[in-house]
This record gives sequence, structure tokens and C-alpha cells, in this order.
Amino acid sequence: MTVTDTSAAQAGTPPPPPPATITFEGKHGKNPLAEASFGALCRRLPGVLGHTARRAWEVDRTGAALLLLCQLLTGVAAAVVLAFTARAMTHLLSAGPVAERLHESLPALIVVTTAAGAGRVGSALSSYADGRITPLLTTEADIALVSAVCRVEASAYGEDGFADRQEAAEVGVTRTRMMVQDAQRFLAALVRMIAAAGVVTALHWSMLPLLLLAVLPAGVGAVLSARVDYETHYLNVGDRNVRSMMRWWATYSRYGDEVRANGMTGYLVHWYRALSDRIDRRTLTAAPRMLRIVLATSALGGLFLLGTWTTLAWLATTERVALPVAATAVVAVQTTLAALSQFVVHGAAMFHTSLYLADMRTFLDMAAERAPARGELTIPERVEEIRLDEVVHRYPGKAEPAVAGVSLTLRRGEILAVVGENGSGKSTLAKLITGILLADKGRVLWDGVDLAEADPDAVWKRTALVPQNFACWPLRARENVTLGQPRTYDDGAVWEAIDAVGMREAVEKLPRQLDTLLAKELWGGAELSGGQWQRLVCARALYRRTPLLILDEPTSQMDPRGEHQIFLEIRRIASERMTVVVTHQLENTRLADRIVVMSEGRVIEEGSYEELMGGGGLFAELVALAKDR
Ligand SMILES: Nc1ncnc2c1ncn2[C@@H]1O[C@H](COP(=O)(O)OP(=O)(O)OP(=O)(O)O)[C@@H](O)[C@H]1O
Repeated sequence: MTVTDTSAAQAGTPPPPPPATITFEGKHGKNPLAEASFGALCRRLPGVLGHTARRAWEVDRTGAALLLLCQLLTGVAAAVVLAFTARAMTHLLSAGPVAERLHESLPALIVVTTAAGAGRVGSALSSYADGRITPLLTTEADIALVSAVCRVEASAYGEDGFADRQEAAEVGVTRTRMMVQDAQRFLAALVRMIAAAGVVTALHWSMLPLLLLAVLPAGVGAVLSARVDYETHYLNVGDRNVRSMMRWWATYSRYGDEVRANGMTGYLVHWYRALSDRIDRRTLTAAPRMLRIVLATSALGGLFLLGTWTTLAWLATTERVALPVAATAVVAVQTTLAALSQFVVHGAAMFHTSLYLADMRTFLDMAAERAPARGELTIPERVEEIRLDEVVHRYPGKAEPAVAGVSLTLRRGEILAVVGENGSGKSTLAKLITGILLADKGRVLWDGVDLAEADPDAVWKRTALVPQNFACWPLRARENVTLGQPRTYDDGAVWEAIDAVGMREAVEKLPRQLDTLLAKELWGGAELSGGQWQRLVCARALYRRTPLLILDEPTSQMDPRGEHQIFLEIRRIASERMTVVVTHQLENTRLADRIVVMSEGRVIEEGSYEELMGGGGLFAELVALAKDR
């Protein structure tokens, strides 16, 4: 991947830089359609139809059966309408008095009316079935995507192209809404077309090939346009992904102060417009191409249609077909033409939708490949020891490992503090200890069980983590504490955790106490301060009562009282578990049994507070710097 920032370097104040251009060079940088032939693309349709039918059957059997039945009903109705129109025409255009001819054609006209009515009922019912199935299918697709992303190995987020493929899959989810409708219309047109084609062929054998020729260009045009549209979409995926991220950051109320007080609004809007313009420019270049396709294919289709009508006129004038048959042929040709046009238009629409759905399936497969496949080994309820053995981890695309060969042992009852300068690998080490990341080299053993072979759920069931960057979940206060842990029937344990972080008073003051929605953007919601949120995140970790407690900068936003309380609590409960505290507040490391000092991914010092202070190394230097303000 290359990122180019084309900021102008000129005298005076340079203009605001445009958004960086991101170009993928990996396998996701190539549009999969670019290499597929037209025939290969059309051959996708039966597969798409089958897939849609299976998915519809899975979510709503009655709806799916109804849909299928209605397609047959409308098809048969169309055939009956046509066949009996032909019959009525024969009577109407025959010789004899008008009243007699009308009388003779009446039964056929009644059948036509009844069949047309049945056809209407069929299409109303199929719209109803579509209305039943589509929301369920869309929800299923959406949930499949959300759960697939939640389950991938954390390392997948760092892979080039993963986020963009996810963005493409999101479009696939949206397009699922069209899937049943497209398939249903395509199928209905197919049935109608077969019925009409049968009738028109019965009138004269040459009619069908001529009609086919007349509508084929429209079909080719629709598929080619779909291809151009998808190509543009593919080119825009990366930019759209960045734009939606920026949109969220720029408009999320939590970051509103930063945006306003730092005068960022102007630039953000400029940036947003610049990126939107870039996306629009790409989209607009597709318009003339689309126009050329439509004009060329329409002209060709018109020519072939002219040929059809000329042939029909020739057949009638040379008396190769009788006049009533020729008149019926006019109706039949119109009906077949409409059915054929619908067939190609909906076929192309289905093909179009299938391109986006394929992206969704590709992403789901990609996510499934990245789901943890570590092993089945379980972890004992009571973990006595965690051992790291020459552990190395390098993030994708990075030249240097973030953790470069760390060995240490953590025992039950012990508090380990991890300190070091920014970027020295502390958070990465925490992720390796919990198995969020797996070691590239070396091993992390929980009571002898290698995390690379253990069931990750078993590991995370025994882990409580206060991450450096935590989410402020828009849930009730209670769920914000119990999230990820089964809750008890009463709120005793929740209050206990809230007390442990000194939040009782704040929670009691909330409009609905534990039932208060913690999102001021939502109606009836309330907001906590930064430090209060952090206390709540600590309460969540304490509520879990797990054998491993990891706190990564747990008190960075807290007042001294809150910080003091949290560390007292950590000390109080330490004998029951292993505790790891990553911190820059070096005075807090006094409570640790052992401190490890990291630098460039390695442990460079290890010992108690007093030992390290006496050692004159990096730790002592950092403590001195902290005091020298
Ligand atoms: N998700 C990631 N993808 C790629 N590189 C990463 C990722 N997370 C961290 N790094 C890199 O790994 C190195 C160690 O980062 P880490 O977050 O472990 O440091 P840290 O000691 O916790 O820093 P801080 O004190 O700033 O929190 C840094 O060079 C960082 O740029």
C-alpha cells in the first residue's frame, strides 16, 4: 500500500492538504471482474438464483414456497392470457356479423380476464412474500457480518485491505435488500417469457429468434452498464471507507469539543468535500461510458425490432400467415417483447446485485479464514502461573518487532508493573499475555498450556482487561459493568464493583441509577465524565473476578482519590489472581511486587521499586524526570 500526501509546498501559507490517496497494490487492489469473461459472468446467474432460494428457504419456508408458487401462477396466467387472446383474435377477425364474432370470442375473453386477474393476485402475493423474506435476509446478512468481524483474530484488523473488504461487504449487506426482489422479478420474467415464447413460436417459427435478437442488445447493455457501475464502486471502496471513518470521527458528539475548540471544522469540511469530490469525479467519468453503451445497444435493438415488424408485415402481405394470425402475432410479439425485456433487465439487475453479494461472501470467507483456529485445549479455573518464553511479535508491515524476545513468569498473588517509554511494547506485551495477539516466535503458557493451542474463549473467560483505549458503550450503567459476564439476579455484585471504584455516589445521582442509559446522544441518556467512565471500565474488570487482571493505563483520566482507591482495591484482591499494571505513573509501581522496564520491545530492567531506583537505569531516570517538573 502506498500513501501519498500531495501537500503543496509554496511560499506563504500553503493551501490545506487534500486527503491522502491510498492505493492498494496487493491482491485486493484488482477488480475481480476485470478478468472475468462476459459468458462467465452470465453463468453466475443460476448460482445466484440457487443461493437466493436457499437463503430465503432458511429464513422463511412459507414465504419462500409462496414466492415460488406465485412465480408459477403468474407465468401460467401470462401464457393463458396470450393463448386465449390469440383465440379471441381469431374469432374477432374472422368473417361474419360483429355480434356473432363477439359472441364466439366471449369465452376466450372471459378466460383472458380471469387469467389476468389471477396473474395480478400472484404478483401481489409475491410482493407480500418478498416483504416477509427480505428484512429477515438482510438482518441475517448484517448479523453474519458483525459476528464475523467480532470473531476474527485481532491481527486481521492490521492486514492491508481488510477494512476495505469490510466496507465492500457492508454494501453487499445493503444490497441483500434487492436480492429477493431481483431474483423474484427475474424468475417471473423467465416464466412469462417461456410462456409467451411458446405462443409466439406456435404462430410462426421465425418470430422467436427475431424477438430474441431485438432484446439481446438491451441485455448486453444492462450487463455492461452494471460492470461499469461496479468498476466505479470498486475504485471508490478505499476512499469511501476512509470517508465514513472520518464522518464518524468528525460528527461524533464525544469529539465535538476537540473539533470546535481547535478550529478543525473548516478543514474537516474541506477534507470531506475534497474526498467526496474525488469519489464523484470517478463516478462521473462512468456516465459517458454508460451513455455510449446505452445508445449503441438501443440502436442495435431498434434495428432488430424493425426487422421483426418488417418480417411480420412481409409474412402477412405475402399471405404466408393469415390476417387474424398476423394480428394475434402483433399482441404476442408485444407480450413476448415485454417479457424478454423484463427477463434481460432483471437478469442484469440480478447480476449487478450478485457482484456486491459476492463481495460480502468473499469477506465472510476472508473473516472465517481469520477466525481463531488455535486448538481445543482448555485452561484450568484456577491459573497458578503464566510464563512467557522468548516471545516475539511483529505487526504486519512493520520492520521491527513490537515485542522482541521477552521471557517472564507471573505467579498467582503477584502484581507485575510494566513500564517504559511510548512505543516500547507494553500494550503489545499485555495483548500477548492475554492471547489477543499470538506470539510469532516463542510461547505464552498458562499453567503449561500454550495459548497458540488453547481455545481462546477459555482464555478470555479467565481474563479481565482494562484497555488503554476503552469504549463508552451506549448501554445502561448496569450493562456497562456486567458486559461480557453473566449477571446475577440481584444487583449486589454490580454495586460491589461500583463501590470498589468509588462510583456509588455518581451512579446514585444518575436519573435512573443503574438503569440509566449512558449515552447523552440518546433520549433519556446521561453522560459521565472521562474519569468516571474509566472508573466504570475498571468496575467491569473487577466484576469479572478472573484469575488474570490486566490494567493498561487504568487511571490516566482519574483524580488522585479515584486513582488511590483503584490501586488500594488492586492490592486488596491481588492474592486471588495475577495482576499486570501497565502505567506511566511510576509512583503507582510501588504497590507492585515486581516491575519490568521495557525498551524497544525488550525487558531491560526488572526488580522491585527500590532495587530499580538504586540501579541507576532507565527506571530511575524516568522517575527523576517525573519529579523534575
Ligand atoms: N495495531 C498495530 N499495528 C501496527 N503497529 C502497532 C500496532 N500497535 C502498536 N504498534 C506498534 O508497536 C510498537 C509498540 O506499541 P505499543 O502500543 O505496544 O507500545 P506501548 O509501550 O504500549 O506505548 P504507549 O506507552 O504509547 O502506550 C510501536 O512501535 C507501535 O507503533
